[in-house]
Amino acid sequence: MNEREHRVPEPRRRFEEPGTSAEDDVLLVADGLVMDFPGTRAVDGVSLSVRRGTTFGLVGESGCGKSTLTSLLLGLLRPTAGTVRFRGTELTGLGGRELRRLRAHMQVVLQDPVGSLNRRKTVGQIIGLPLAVHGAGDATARRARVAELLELVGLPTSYASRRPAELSGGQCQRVSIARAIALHPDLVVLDEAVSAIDVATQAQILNLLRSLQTELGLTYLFVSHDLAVVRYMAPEIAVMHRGRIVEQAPREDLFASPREEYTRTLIEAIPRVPSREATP
Ligand SMILES: Nc1ncnc2c1ncn2[C@@H]1O[C@H](COP(=O)(O)OP(=O)(O)OP(=O)(O)O)[C@@H](O)[C@H]1O
Repeated sequence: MNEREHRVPEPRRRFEEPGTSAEDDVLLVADGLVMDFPGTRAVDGVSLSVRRGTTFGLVGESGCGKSTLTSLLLGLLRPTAGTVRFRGTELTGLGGRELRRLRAHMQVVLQDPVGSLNRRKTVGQIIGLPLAVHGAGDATARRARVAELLELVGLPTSYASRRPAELSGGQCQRVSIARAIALHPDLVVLDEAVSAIDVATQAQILNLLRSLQTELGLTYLFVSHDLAVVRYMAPEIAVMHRGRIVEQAPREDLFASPREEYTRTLIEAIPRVPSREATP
């Protein structure tokens, strides 16, 4: 590997320089995405765009095609039709090495907080792995970065020597988040990231994600079946049903005047208990 391949992605620009166009503002664009599996069209003509520094919410029931769409957007699946552009580069057609390099700028936090961490490794090794893979400094510099990341996600630095089994679900999810932001990604895909966590801890993790976004200028694609959680996180929400985006609107408009019957059903399904999380 040459030196360029070891390069750690630069931290993203926190603010757009004057004169940058609206196009520069768009980080991720999907156009006419289709994904067929034998006997099923899992994604059926999805187009969307995600602006830098914002949270784009994607909501839909289990089986509607969210995970397939997420895999397409991350370049993990090749679409049957359609394109994905990330940072201005079209993913389809990229070679393995180019795709891996681009993917360092897009990270994922998955649903299962404990299962998505290697139980045999320490927290320090888990968070340090992307740094080691991308040659981010020597061992001492990487240890310092791990400590910094632990602090960023609200865990004591001493947790670097613990293993996932010694942590709660919420703490494991903080470790997953620290690992995801280690390389200063532009985009973090949060795929049902709080769905397996108890409600009280969910609120803490959501608030952590929001403050990290402000601090680090991150862009989130927030995917969940839970519209209340998506409402808390995302100013722009797309509703997915049977492989299609049936409605997309700013959060306030979606709740005030949903156009689709399906969206109304999702809104009506939100429990009517007064909840702090439901107020942005
Ligand atoms: N590898 C595959 N082979 C065949 N069918 C698949 C495959 N992956 C997904 N599907 C089908 O595509 C449809 C969408 O699945 P997908 O997992 O994307 O939905 P989802 O909204 O993410 O649901 P969940 O939250 O339950 O994962 C489903 O009908 C599923 O059975």
